[in-house]
This record gives sequence, C-alpha cells and structure tokens, in this order.
Amino acid sequence: MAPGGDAIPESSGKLPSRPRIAAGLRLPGASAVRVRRWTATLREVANLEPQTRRFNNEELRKASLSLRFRAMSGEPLLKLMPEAFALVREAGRRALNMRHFDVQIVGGAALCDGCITEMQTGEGKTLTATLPLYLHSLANKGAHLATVNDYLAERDAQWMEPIYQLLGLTVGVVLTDSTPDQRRKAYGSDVTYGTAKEFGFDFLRDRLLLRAQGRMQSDFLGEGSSERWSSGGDEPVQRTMHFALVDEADSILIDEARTPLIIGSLGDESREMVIATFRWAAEQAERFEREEHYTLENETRKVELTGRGRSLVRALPREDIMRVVPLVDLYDYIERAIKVHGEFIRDRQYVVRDDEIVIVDEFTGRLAEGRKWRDGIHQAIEAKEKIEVSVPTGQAARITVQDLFQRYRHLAGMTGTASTSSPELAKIYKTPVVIVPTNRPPRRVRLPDRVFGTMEQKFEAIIEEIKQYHEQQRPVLIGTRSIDKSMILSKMLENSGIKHDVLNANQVEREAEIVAEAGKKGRVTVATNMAGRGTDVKLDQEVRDIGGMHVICTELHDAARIDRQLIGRCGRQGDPGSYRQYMSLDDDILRGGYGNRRAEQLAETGRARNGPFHRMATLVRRAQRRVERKHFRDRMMLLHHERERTKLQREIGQDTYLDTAE
Ligand SMILES: Nc1ncnc2c1ncn2[C@@H]1O[C@H](COP(=O)(O)OP(=O)(O)OP(=O)(O)O)[C@@H](O)[C@H]1O
Repeated sequence: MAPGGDAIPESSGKLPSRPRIAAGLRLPGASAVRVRRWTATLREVANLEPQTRRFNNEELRKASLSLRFRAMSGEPLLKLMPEAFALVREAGRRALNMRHFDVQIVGGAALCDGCITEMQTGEGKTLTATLPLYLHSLANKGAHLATVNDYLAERDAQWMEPIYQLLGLTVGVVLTDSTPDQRRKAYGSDVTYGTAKEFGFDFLRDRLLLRAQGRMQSDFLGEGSSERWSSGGDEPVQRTMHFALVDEADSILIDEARTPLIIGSLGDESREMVIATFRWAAEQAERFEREEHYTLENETRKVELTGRGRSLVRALPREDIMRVVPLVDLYDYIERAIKVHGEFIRDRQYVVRDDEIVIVDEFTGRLAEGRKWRDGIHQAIEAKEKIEVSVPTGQAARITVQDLFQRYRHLAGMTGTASTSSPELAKIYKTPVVIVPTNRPPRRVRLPDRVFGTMEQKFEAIIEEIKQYHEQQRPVLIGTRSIDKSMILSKMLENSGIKHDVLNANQVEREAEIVAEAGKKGRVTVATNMAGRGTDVKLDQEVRDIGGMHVICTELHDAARIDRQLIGRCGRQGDPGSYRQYMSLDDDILRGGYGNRRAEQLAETGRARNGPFHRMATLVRRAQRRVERKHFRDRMMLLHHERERTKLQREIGQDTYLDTAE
C-alpha cells in the first residue's frame, strides 16, 4: 500500500520557485529566534537545489558520503543541516517522486532542533521523518524511528528505503518476531525503524545479558563506537542510543508511558499452585453478587469483597494444591476474577487468537501483539477463557517508555494531534511542541454533532446518513470504538442492502487492500480505530469533484486525539472532505466521565424520552475531557512513583532497570 511514484530521471524537472512560505511563516509554539533559524535553513536548502539537481545518482551518493566524513570528523550536525536536507529532498524527488514541501523542510529543521512537531494528519510525516533521520545518521551512531506498531514500522521503512538507498544509507526494521541476529543487523543499520516496545525490550535484554556476563559498562548506552559489538554469539543487539524520532509522539510518550515494559524471570516453583488458583477463581467468580458479596467503586473500578463475600471465599471448595495459598491472596484472586468477569469483554478489550489473549489497543484499534495487562489481570483473563495461564513469574527487568526515551542523547517527535498534550510533553520530556502549517489550506468540513437517546437510534440515524452519501457515490468511512460494534453496524448495513467492507483487527490480512479501496467512488468502509494513523486513503479526481470522502465517528473515544485521527482520514493534502460526530446517551464515555450512577441516569433519560438530544453534545464532550484529565492524573502518579523508586534505588546502589523487585 505504500504509495510511491515512478522513479524520475536523474536531472529532469523544472526547478520550483523560491520558497513560498519563508517570509511571514507562523509556527505557534516556537520562539522567534527558532523560526528565523528554520526559515534560514529553508532558504539555504532552496539555494542548494539547482546544484543538487545537476548531480547524477553517483554524485548524489558521493556528496552524501562526504557529508558523513565531515560529520564524523567533528563538524556539528546542525551546521550540515542545509546540505543534508538538500540531498534528501533531491533523493525524495528522484526515488519516490515526492519532493519535500517547504513546510516539511521547516518541520525537519524543528525536529533536528529537538522539538515535537504537530503536523496535521495526511501532511506527510513519513516523508518529513527522513530529514532528521538522515542528518543524525551521519554521526554513524544510528538513528531510530519509533512507531506504535510493527505494521507502521515495516510500512514506513519499506516506503522510505529508496531515498536512503540513493544516499548510500542502510535501513533496518526491528519487528516483534525478529531474531537476535536480525535485530543486531537492524540496529547496525544507519537508520532503524521499530516500535518503542521493541526498542525498550532490546535495551532490557541487552542489559540483562551484560550483567550475566559481568561486563556491564557504564558507557554502553552512551557514546561508544558502532563497531564495538561484532555479530554472533551472545552479544547485545543494540549499539548506542543517539537519536530517537518518536512518531505519534503523544501516543507513545504519553499513553504508552503508562505501561512499563517488563521482562519476567523464570524459575518460580509455585507455578502449578498459582495456575490452579487463577483457574479456581475464574470458575467461582460468577457466584459473587454485587453489593452482597462485593462492592465496585465507580471512579477507580476497584472491586472489594464484603464480609459476606469473604465468608463465601472461605467456604468454597479448593484443590489440594491450593492449601498453602494464604487467605488474603485468595481474596485478591477472587476480586481480580470478578473484575475481569465484569469489565474485560472478549472482542472489545481483547481477542482470543491461537489460544492466546491478544489485547486490542483502545487507542489504535490494532492488536497489541505481545503486550500484557499487569497485576495478574492478563492471567485472570486467560483462566476465564480456559486457555493456558501464562504465570507471572516476578520481574527480571523493567523500564518505562519515559525512561527509555529520556536515555537518548537527542529526542524529537511528530504527531498529528499534540497540542492538547503539549504542556505534559514539555513537562516530562522538556520538548517544545511546534505547530507546522499545512502545505495547502485544509478543506475539511465539520458537520454539526448529533446525539441520540440510545445506541440503536444512533445507529439507525447513521445508516440513514450513509445511505444519503452513498446515493451521491461519495465514499464513506465509519469509525467504531470496538470490534463488536463494527460487527453490529456491518449487520445493519447488510440488512439495508448496502455493500461495504469491514476493517478491524480480525482482518489484518486484507487491510492494505481495504484501505486502498476506501476512497473509491461509492465505497462504504466500517472500521475500528485501526483506520487511524497509517491509513493513507487516496482519492481520485472523480471523487474529489463530488466532495471527497465523508467520515462518520460513531462514538467519542477516551482521548479526543483518537477521534481526530479518524477524522484525519478525509481532507488529506488539501482534498475536500467532511465529517460528523455521533453520540448517544448510553455511550461508554459517560460512564468513564461521570461515574456509573450519573451514566445510568442519562441512559434512562435516553430510553424514556424521544430524542434527538443534539443539544447534549457539550455534556458528552465534557465527559471526554474528564476522562482525559483522569488519565493525565494517573500518568503523573506513575511518573512520581517511578521517580521516587529510582531515587531510592540509586541511593542504595542498585541498577534501576534490573533490580526491580515489586
Ligand atoms: N512532499 C510530498 N510530495 C508528494 N506527496 C506527498 C508529499 N508529502 C506527503 N505526500 C503524500 O501525502 C500522503 C500522506 O502522507 P503520510 O501518510 O506520511 O501522512 P501522515 O502525516 O503520516 O498522516 P497520518 O497521520 O494521517 O498517517 C501520502 O499519500 C504521501 O504520498
């Protein structure tokens, strides 16, 4: 699906005019000094263009090599930036028929300056990334691009590879199922694409290995030469942590930061007992009645057994092997099992695939391969689904995403939607957020919100709207919050005789095909938030002429950012397009924002009175802001605890990543 044009002959093409935006460029978030510096870079890049255009491919590669020599002999990277960018721009034009726009050059300069750039969806973050990655790779210490999932890592690397190749650079990708040798090779490349999670796990595994071999070296992650580790045998896979460019910075640096990466240690003797207890708790959970046996706190979703609940636990039959499990632990197991029973729903928060629980990432709608819930939740779900229980075996090493990226010498990030998170990003990572203007004026039209009493009424109204747009032959993309809801909507469309495609985590194989078709005339596509980042929907001229794609958001997500990502599938690169947000008074977000009681009252109102309730849109949106604030507080707590823990560990001389007894 990676788009790319036919390669164009080496020195063809008319030279474009001088940069249009150099004068009077507005970049909210950046200081005047910085803006002047970046626009100066843009001018220099433009001045170098005639000369670079005359290079044949071999000369282009040689010019790139000579920049590398200069960087390695100590010339500051920022000084080389204009020349480097001019080469990358020319390589982009030749290899992919994509010449970096002026705004992309400015964005690239901001990234080299350690900023997080907010670029509207569809403005070409993938191409912009090649600029700072190339510049930093010149130092020969590697340049990492961290994305949210394997799919994007692989797609972006393959898509951009021709540019790097033309400049004589090697590109590697680290994927979840890469072997250590493949990883070592990928990290040994000039530019490495991968997920934040894999970068973190490799860091931990290397560190454990080095400790086991008694050769922990303090500078192993700092400077060091790229040649230090030869391949083969038990050797670390990473080299240095020089530069990381974080794609979807707010998702990785903020949402993911809540999940520490943990490597478990082996050899727990009580495995059998623990497994038996998980199974036992899962079997018994249904006997427990809310209020009688346990209470459920609205805000924290914490389950707590009552006196009667605890007596019931004591009275339940137990296997022999569980004899030595202390009673307090049994209460915990049961509380967890009750929570899992009520709140973790198959095909919503997770799917069961090949006898494994795979989490459906609420933010990307994709399967989060290899990720696990903490605190025994994952195992409790495995027990509930009657599949093998992967016993938690204590921690051998852990790192949070925040720690990981703070270890890099240079850090930068890109996102489509950071401005709401910019205070947080500035506070934690000390990275200013800069808003980069769009290349062409956006033409996306927002239609007024619509609110209904119940999900059924809402879905019926949505079907009506789809019909209207479908009659005009405009492509329609409908985003849902979960796989099961995408299936309900699909069924309804089927009943109305509307042909459509469904894109959710169960259909990964056909993803590229479905996306490639989604912008075609008369297409209807139902998707989970998988159709967020990384889904580049192309329109042909015929569709542009009738108004472009229409996006329907069926429910608010926990973060407004996710809604904006879906909306960003239309109106890309100055295309026309429109979108509308639907809500109902029984939406999940209301429970998260106002608690169960209030949510139930609202749902009741929705059922009792005839809608619509369009005026209540503000109330629903307020719930979303409350959920966002709650998550923000949780993250700040996590950060605080992590800081306290590492401070204490340093004081007593421990390794903060490996000595992690919890
Ligand atoms: N300089 C350029 N010249 C030609 N086409 C470009 C250029 N930059 C970007 N594009 C096109 O714009 C589209 C969007 O690019 P890309 O997918 O990288 O956007 P994005 O910013 O990552 O969007 P999203 O956040 O929605 O994924 C692609 O089809 C790409 O080919």
